[in-house]
This record gives sequence, structure tokens and C-alpha cells, in this order.
Amino acid sequence: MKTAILTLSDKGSRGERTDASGPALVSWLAERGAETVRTAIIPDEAALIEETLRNWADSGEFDLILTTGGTGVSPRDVTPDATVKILDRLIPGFGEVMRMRSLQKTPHAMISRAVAGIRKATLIINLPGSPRGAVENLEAVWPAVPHAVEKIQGDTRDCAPPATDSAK
Ligand SMILES: Nc1nc2c(c(=O)[nH]1)N[C@H]1C(S)=C(S)[C@@H](COP(=O)(O)OP(=O)(O)OC[C@H]3O[C@@H](n4cnc5c(N)ncnc54)[C@H](O)[C@@H]3O)O[C@H]1N2
Ligand SMILES: O=P(O)(O)OP(=O)(O)O
Repeated sequence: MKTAILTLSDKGSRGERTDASGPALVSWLAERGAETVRTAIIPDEAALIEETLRNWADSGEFDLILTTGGTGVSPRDVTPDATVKILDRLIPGFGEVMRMRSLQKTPHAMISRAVAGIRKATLIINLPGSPRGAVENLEAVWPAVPHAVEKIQGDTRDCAPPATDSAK
């Protein structure tokens, strides 16, 4: 799975904080055989986020784009708002599962407004900004990601093949 990771952070983009979340996601993905082919860090600017996500998805180079940061409720947190603007279709289940699973770790999970969806043939998923939050949220949705990518890219095989006699 070819993946791109976009870190949204004002401090990080100014060099005032080392980006730990992007590298944490790269390592986590590598352990599961998913290759990160592009990373970038940009400030929490809606127009820039939209432009980057649009360009990356439309390039056709990536199966999956992960964003980290800016999903919360601070005045500068605009990642979900920018993401929704460039998506063709939302997948609400990803956000629902991320918040449900993360609530077992911290009540602050309900603050994340992360969304996920599809643009062209690319799956885009928002993750929170802290390294721990980013990895925990990716872990929550990962079991469905490979199947979602296959379906987005046009796999027409039945999800539920007819039951065999022994399974009837
Ligand atoms: N499963 C979890 N879900 C959530 C967690 C969590 O720890 N586990 N955290 C919750 C919290 S708290 C919030 S608030 C919301 C929304 O988070 P945001 O997406 O708005 O995160 P930011 O404000 O961008 O960052 C929060 C915090 O994390 C540190 N940070 C951010 N970016 C970086 C970076 N690139 N490298 C290193 N550290 C970073 C920094 O201390 C920020 O202040 O999500 C909940 N969900
Ligand atoms: O990374 P920043 O600078 O966008 O700030 P925050 O502490 O809100 O993540």
C-alpha cells in the first residue's frame, strides 16, 4: 500500500517542534508492510491543506493519505474542515470507530473531529496530532483499510461469497 503522510502543525512547519507524529506513523506502517512514499509538514492553513490533499490524491501515486494534527477545536484546527471540502465521498465509520476506540484510552478522544473519505481512487484519513493519538487512531481503523482500498480501486469481487455447504 503506497502511503503519503501529511503533518499539520504550525510549530512543526516553523521548525519550533520536531515532528514526532509523522515518523511514528511511518514506523508503524513499515512494521505492517505499508510503504510511505511521501511525507510533508505544513502549517494549519485550510487553503494549503486543501491544495496539498487535492494534488496528492489527483496524482494517482498514493493508495492512502494520512493526515496528522489539527483535528481538534482550537481556533487553528482546520484539518477536517479542509478535508471535507476536497473529498468526493465521506466514510463516516472511520471517524466513529476512531472516537469509540480512543474513548477507552482518554475522554479527550471525543474532541477530535477527524473525518475520512475518498477522493478519486485515494483513501484519506485524518488522525489526531500527538504521536500517541495518531498511532492509536490508525490502529483502530487499520483492520478495514486494505479492504477499503481494494473496493475504492474497483475490486468487484463479492465481499461475502456464497456460503459453502458446511457453513450453511
Ligand atoms: N487515541 C487517542 N485519541 C486522541 C488523543 C489521544 O491521546 N489518543 N488525544 C486527544 C486530544 S488531547 C485532542 S485535543 C484531540 C484533537 O487533537 P488534534 O488533532 O487537534 O491535535 P493537535 O492539537 O494538532 O496536537 C495535540 C498535541 O500533540 C502534540 N503534537 C501535535 N503535533 C505533533 C507533532 N507533529 N509531533 C509531535 N507532537 C505533536 C503537541 O503537544 C500538541 O499540543 O484528539 C484526541 N484524540
Ligand atoms: O502543532 P501546532 O503548532 O499546530 O500546535 P498544537 O499544539 O495545537 O498542535
